[in-house]
Amino acid sequence: MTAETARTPEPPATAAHAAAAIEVAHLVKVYKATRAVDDISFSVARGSITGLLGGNGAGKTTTIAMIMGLVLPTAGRIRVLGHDMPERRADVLGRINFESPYVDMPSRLTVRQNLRVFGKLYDVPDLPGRIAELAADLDLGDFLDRPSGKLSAGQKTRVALAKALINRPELLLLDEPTASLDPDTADWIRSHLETYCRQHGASILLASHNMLEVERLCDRVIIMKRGRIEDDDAPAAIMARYNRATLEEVFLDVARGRARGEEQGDQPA
Ligand SMILES: Nc1ncnc2c1ncn2[C@@H]1O[C@H](COP(=O)(O)OP(=O)(O)OP(=O)(O)O)[C@@H](O)[C@H]1O
Repeated sequence: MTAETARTPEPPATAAHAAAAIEVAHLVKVYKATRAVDDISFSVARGSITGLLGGNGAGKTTTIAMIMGLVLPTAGRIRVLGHDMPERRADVLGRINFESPYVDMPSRLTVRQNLRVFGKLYDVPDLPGRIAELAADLDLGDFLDRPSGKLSAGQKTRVALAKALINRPELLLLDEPTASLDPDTADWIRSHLETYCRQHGASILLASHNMLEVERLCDRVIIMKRGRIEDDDAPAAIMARYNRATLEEVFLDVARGRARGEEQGDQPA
């Protein structure tokens, strides 16, 4: 029997499967004593930008790592672009990408060399042309031939975004993409992400602690707390439910255990 025939067959894709960029059902991750992700279910529609909010340790990074197939779930099911993960990782990886400012590139390689390495991994056609296109789009020209380790935080973020877009992904998973950036650069990165999604019909799942960023970018917000989903809706609907004017206030309500619509001074429910 070949490896191909030994695989468990996937169930046929339904219309919902075809439409969703990500589908997660009853996902659990237990690390020894910690239930990092505790039975969560959600889906991300194609073309949508969905924010994943939650305090430190809420389970956002673990969720993203499981969606990428980097961390094995303890239980539950994940489908990405219609394929089961991690079983069908090989069918999916070329069509998705990831960015986090906490993941460094090899620092001695120049920006161009790094982009070449990642482009080759994804088998990008006309790689020099794609690198030139990204360098123009993301304004990398001044430092394309400088070692990646010698760049400022803002420059590194632009390079990380170029790396994340090199294969023109249909789905981008972003872990705090604008952390440690000045407001102007962060705003510039957000605009670029919005334009990319609009032009390519791509989807984004974005973990962030920046509520203004989420309010501006996301058409949908999933709020996590201690591994569970507390709320999942459009930002305006969530703010209305909590009777708050900003997502920041909603975040504080959730973090401090205040019920929806309670006053700031009220005791936790
Ligand atoms: N490799 C690991 N081994 C053991 N525990 C882990 C591991 N990775 C994460 N955890 C734990 O799982 C929980 C969820 O962590 P996770 O990094 O997913 O949260 P997060 O929402 O991304 O937090 P932050 O906003 O601080 O980045 C935390 O309690 C964390 O300590």
